[in-house]
Amino acid sequence: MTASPRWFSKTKANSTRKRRSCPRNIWKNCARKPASLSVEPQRPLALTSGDPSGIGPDIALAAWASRTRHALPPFYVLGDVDQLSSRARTLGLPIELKLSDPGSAVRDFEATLPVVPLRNRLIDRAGDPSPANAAGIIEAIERGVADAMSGAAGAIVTGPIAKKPLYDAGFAFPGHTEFLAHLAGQAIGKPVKPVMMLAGPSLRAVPVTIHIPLAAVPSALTTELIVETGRITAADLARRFGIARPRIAVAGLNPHAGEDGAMGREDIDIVHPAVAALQAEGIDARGPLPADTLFHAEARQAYDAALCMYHDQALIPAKALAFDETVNVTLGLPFVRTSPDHGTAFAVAGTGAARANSLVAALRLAARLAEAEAGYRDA
Ligand SMILES: NC(=O)C1=CN([C@@H]2O[C@H](COP(=O)(O)OP(=O)(O)OC[C@H]3O[C@@H](n4cnc5c(N)ncnc54)[C@H](O)[C@@H]3O)[C@@H](O)[C@H]2O)C=CC1
Ligand SMILES: NCC(=O)COP(=O)(O)O
Repeated sequence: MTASPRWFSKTKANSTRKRRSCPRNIWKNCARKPASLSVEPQRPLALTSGDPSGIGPDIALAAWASRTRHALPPFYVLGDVDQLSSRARTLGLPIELKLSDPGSAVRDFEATLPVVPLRNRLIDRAGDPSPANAAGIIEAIERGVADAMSGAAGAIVTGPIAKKPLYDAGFAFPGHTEFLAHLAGQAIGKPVKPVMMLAGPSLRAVPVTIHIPLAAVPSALTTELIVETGRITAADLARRFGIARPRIAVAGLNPHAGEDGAMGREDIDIVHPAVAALQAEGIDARGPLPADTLFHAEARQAYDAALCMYHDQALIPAKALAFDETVNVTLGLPFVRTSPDHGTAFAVAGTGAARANSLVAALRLAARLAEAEAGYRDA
């Protein structure tokens, strides 16, 4: 990667001190406001517009319009300028778009929304996904990763994609998380294990198994997978979130964490040995803990991240607690990736009802994590 420009640069002493001053459990309070827009030079964030039939374009436009109010770090959209202009007209947003490139985006960002064009076109059909857009949606993700890997972008922030239209077009990955790991692995020449984390104001939740049917969870769950996920979570919480010794709560799979084997043996045979292995590595892990009592306010004070055994065990509490403020972060990658926690919301695309809060949080968190990452690289 290229050396970090000044905005992301930190001396080790300086970044360590700031990390230690963060409260353990609430990243919102820990997030320093991104530097003011007048601080130059900076690396922009690469934002993919996601499925153009969804709300990705709406929230990208709305986020840019709120850039000063939210002190947003500069970003450019990897998308189609005609599609974005069309959506801006539909929404009645008088936003000037500018064809740009990552090197000019910071300068362009102040007065215009920089758009780095794709080779593939995207058509504007709000609420009506088209397989014709699949190539452009995938290209945007690939280009964002290439920019993050080359250092042209400080991080990648992805707009929501609907999985099914991409599967229909031959996309072979369950979601961004797995595709980003594949691209990262290609770039660095070795496999990359991605870990999904939903990070909100009062909860960080990590699903150990991700986009698989519920019926497949018990057989996919292994001690090794839980240990690897816990290890990556602890490492990234320390390196990027500034939590020197993260506390990891490990949820059980079964009701009451199996009730001593009476409600399933997985917690005894698989989860418990994983917790012991993490502890043996010096990681502050506890569990298996009954999942039904893991997410109330007092329980959340006792850990920095909850390791959950399947998608909905993690994402239901995260979205129930703070749907508009939670951010999807991929841990374990050689670059920073964040995303809003919500999906394409086709029903509200182009209507003006889409809220950009989660994208705003994703942009701010990406800048903060990239800054922490650069601090480590520069040290
Ligand atoms: N990061 C990503 O790319 C994600 C993609 N998805 C995909 O999105 C598609 C739709 O998924 P759903 O389960 O329907 O979830 P969804 O998050 O798109 O929508 C759930 C409900 O919340 C509303 N909603 C969501 N975000 C909103 C916002 N910013 N402002 C106002 N209302 C909002 C929607 O209108 C809908 O009523 C699926 O194909 C799924 O695969 C889902 C989650 C994340
Ligand atoms: N439910 C979360 C989700 O679908 C987002 O997944 P990803 O596309 O970020 O892997």
